[in-house]
Amino acid sequence: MTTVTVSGLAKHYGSTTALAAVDLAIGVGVTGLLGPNGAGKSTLLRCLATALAADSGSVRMFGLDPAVPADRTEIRRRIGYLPQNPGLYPNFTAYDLLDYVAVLKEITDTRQRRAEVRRVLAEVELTDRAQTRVRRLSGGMRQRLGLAQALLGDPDLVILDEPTVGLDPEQRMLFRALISRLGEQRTVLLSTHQTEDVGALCERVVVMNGGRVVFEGRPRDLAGVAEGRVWLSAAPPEGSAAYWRNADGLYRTIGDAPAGAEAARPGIEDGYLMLLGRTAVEVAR
Ligand SMILES: Nc1ncnc2c1ncn2[C@@H]1O[C@H](COP(=O)(O)OP(=O)(O)OP(=O)(O)O)[C@@H](O)[C@H]1O
Repeated sequence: MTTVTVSGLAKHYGSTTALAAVDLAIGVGVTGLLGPNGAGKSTLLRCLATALAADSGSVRMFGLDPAVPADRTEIRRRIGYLPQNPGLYPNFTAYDLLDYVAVLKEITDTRQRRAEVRRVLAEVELTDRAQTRVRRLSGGMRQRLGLAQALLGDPDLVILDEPTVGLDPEQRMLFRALISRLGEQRTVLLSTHQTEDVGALCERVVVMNGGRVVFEGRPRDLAGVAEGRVWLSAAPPEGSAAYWRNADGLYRTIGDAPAGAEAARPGIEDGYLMLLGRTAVEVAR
């Protein structure tokens, strides 16, 4: 079932085009948004979180239109949003911060609010830090607190802007487990620079570049973009800039086959790099 439909969405900041006519349909499950710096990911997520109005185009969420004030209020009741820089008040304790956000989310019954704050603290494994002030939490713990506030009120759509940034491997595992659980029944849209996150978590992947969607499909189809274009060779390939030496001491090249190279199975990252390379060439033409 489609939760979010985006049609011809455009957003400019002065002469910068952040979104250039984005079309997208997102349904229940976890969708990953990949793209280089400045691709427009945060701008798109902010538009969907109703934190930013686009210049043109339309969005429908749960069949509602965020441009209509009454619909916007209803949408806000049904979404959770973790911005890129959540700006958590440093002097609040983790508990008080969540309690405050829960009030903003209209959970007015005190007992219900207490239970909900405790629930999300437990979800992100911060129960034992409930009374710690935000400024005393580690970066990863703050990120978990940011996720916790997005989960308050059990939203139908969870929008996460780079949720795994700055997490150690253990915390990343915790996030992955949590996000994949969420995605069983809800729509989760997350941006990331980690292609491993996409492979591990996402049923769908959207790649953006230059304010446009340049790929939409399954992670394995993104890997497939580089099918027959990834090579391993014992010697550095001549004339190719796109190679690196892997842990086995072999040279991995993306593009044309170097002399004496063997074909390698492409991964998501290979497909992503191919796609951006190809797009860059198309844009340059
Ligand atoms: N508030 C703003 N004022 C002016 N320009 C902006 C603003 N926000 C974003 N931009 C510009 O819009 C473009 C898209 O930025 P956006 O933050 O959406 O990209 P992104 O894909 O999220 O990048 P990153 O991966 O670096 O977070 C960039 O060129 C950026 O410099």
